[in-house]
Amino acid sequence: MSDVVKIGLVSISDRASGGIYEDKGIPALQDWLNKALTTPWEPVTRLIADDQPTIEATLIELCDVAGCHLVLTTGGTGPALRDVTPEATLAVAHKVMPGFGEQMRQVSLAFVPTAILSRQVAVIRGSSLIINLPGQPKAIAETLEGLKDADGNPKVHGIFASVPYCIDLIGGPYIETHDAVVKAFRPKSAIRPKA
Ligand SMILES: Nc1ncnc2c1ncn2[C@@H]1O[C@H](COP(=O)(O)OP(=O)(O)OP(=O)(O)O)[C@@H](O)[C@H]1O
Ligand SMILES: Nc1nc2c(c(=O)[nH]1)N[C@H]1C(S)=C(S)[C@@H](COP(=O)(O)O)O[C@H]1N2
Repeated sequence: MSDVVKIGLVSISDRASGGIYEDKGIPALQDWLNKALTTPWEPVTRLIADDQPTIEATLIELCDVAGCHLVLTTGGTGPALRDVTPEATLAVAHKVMPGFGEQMRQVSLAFVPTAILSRQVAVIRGSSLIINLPGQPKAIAETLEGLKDADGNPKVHGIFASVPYCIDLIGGPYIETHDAVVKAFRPKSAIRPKA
C-alpha cells in the first residue's frame, strides 16, 4: 500500500468549469495543504459545474474508487439557486458531522459578516471525510486554519485541527501537520511517535 495520502480536491463553479474565469479553488486548496501537511500527499482534482448529479457522482468516485480518505470541496454552498453542494454532499453521506459546519461559520464570522450565508456541511462516507468549503478562494485558508493573534496563537480554531483525528477514527491514514500552520489535536493515547 502506498504511504502517500490521496486527498480529493473538488472545485464546484459554473464559471470556472465553463472557462469564463480561471479556477482559483484547486490552486488555493493545494497551496494550503502543501503548507500545512508534513505527511506526503497527492491531490486528486476535479473541476465541475454546480450540478447536483455531477457533484454526487464525483464525490462517490473520489471516496469509493480513487481511495481519497479526505475530500475537500469549494464553492456552491450559498443560497443562490444553482448552489447545491450541501444537498449533493448530504445525498452521499453515511453520517453527518454538524460540528464542522458550525465551526466554519463561527471562524468565518471573524472574517466576513456574510459567513452565515454558507450552508456548508461535512459528512462521512465509508472511511472518507468530505468537507464543503465556501467558493471564495481566500475562504479556504480562513476556514481550514482559523484566526490567529499577532503571536500566531489560535484565536478561533480552524477546522483542520480536528481533521486528522477524525480520519484516524474512521480507519483512514495517520496525517500529521506543521504545528505553526495548524496543530492537529489528538488525545494523548492516539498520538504516534514522529515518523
Ligand atoms: N473556482 C473559483 N475560482 C475563482 N474564483 C471563484 C471560484 N469559485 C468562486 N469564486 C469567487 O467567489 C465568488 C463566490 O463563489 P460562489 O461559489 O458563490 O460562485 P457563484 O457566484 O455561484 O458563481 P460560479 O459558480 O460561476 O463560480 C464568485 O462569485 C467568484 O468571485
Ligand atoms: N471564511 C469565509 N467564509 C465565507 C466567505 C468568505 O469570504 N470567507 N464568504 C461568504 C459568502 S459571501 C457566501 S455567499 C457564502 C457561500 O459561498 P459559496 O456559495 O461561494 O460557497 O460563504 C460565506 N463564507
